[in-house]
Amino acid sequence: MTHAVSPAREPAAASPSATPTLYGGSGTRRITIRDLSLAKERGEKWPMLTAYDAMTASVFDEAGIPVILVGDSMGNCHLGYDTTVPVTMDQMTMLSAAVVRGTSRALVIGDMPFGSYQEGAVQALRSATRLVKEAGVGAVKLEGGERSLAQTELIVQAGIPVMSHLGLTPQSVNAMGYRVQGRSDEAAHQLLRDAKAAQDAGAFAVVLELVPAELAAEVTRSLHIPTVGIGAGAECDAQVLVWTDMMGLTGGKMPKFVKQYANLRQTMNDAAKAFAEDVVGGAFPQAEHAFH
Ligand SMILES: Nc1nc(=O)c2c([nH]1)NC[C@@H]1CN(c3ccc(C(=O)N[C@@H](CCC(=O)O)C(=O)O)cc3)CN21
Ligand SMILES: CC(C)C(=O)C(=O)O
Repeated sequence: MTHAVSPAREPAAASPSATPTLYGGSGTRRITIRDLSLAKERGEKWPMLTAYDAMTASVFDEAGIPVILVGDSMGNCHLGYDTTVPVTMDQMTMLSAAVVRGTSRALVIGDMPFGSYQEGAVQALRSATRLVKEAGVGAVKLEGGERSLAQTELIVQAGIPVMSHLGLTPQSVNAMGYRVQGRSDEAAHQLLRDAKAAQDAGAFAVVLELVPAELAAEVTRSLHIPTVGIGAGAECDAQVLVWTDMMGLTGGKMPKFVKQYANLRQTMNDAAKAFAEDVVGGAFPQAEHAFH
């Protein structure tokens, strides 16, 4: 093994003043769930993005995004399906492996696709184990609090970190649609019970999707593990967006919670047309692009 960092720098890295921050820190080793836990203690917020391929993941890793989710939103955003429901373990394993290969610092979380854990704890552990062994992910995510309690417990006991996903759970789209969750008193209490159940089962973090901001804030205050919001207001410990949405690549009407940071769809359309016009008009290739 070769060490890029000289031994003289190691004591400094261990001193309190050099506490690594999740975003903007200088560390180069992989982020761990312990780093996320310490960030909550410090009150430090962190960003998470999805990725479905090695190149995109390497861009986010280089930009310092500490946590990358290989979401089953790959169904919509990478594979052309209408929902996340058709996504398979083979697809999830292949694209998670690509994201792991494209990164060196980010914690990579592999989503458990619909049908890969609903049968019970043993099936869930088998699926999670496959994502760890074949793709090399550092953690997995699954939907449901109380209803996925046995699955979460067994996977965590096996030594695989679990992120729980509550509120709008897209794998249940056929039962619940894409509506804001937890609006009634009863639903709000259920969400709090689900969050506590996930924490008690050993989950290291909880995604809160499409939940009223006040309720997400209450969940965030009542848990010692971090909450990751998407359409859940500003009080969550972390925020996640689907990368093709926030980069303006997805196209179509965006959910209200999306902020667009780029317009890749326009950029790529312009570039494709410029290339086409050059080819049709004979402006590409020039001599410098050819071999003689
Ligand atoms: N491209 C993409 N982005 C996502 O965020 C995403 C996916 N795909 N696929 C899986 C789920 C599905 N998601 C969705 C899909 C639609 C809405 C939506 O239309 N929401 C309405 C709110 C409706 C209400 O008020 O109850 C909105 O206007 O935001 C929200 C989340 C989030 N996830
Ligand atoms: C939106 C995030 C949380 C997700 O579950 C996904 O990308 O599949």
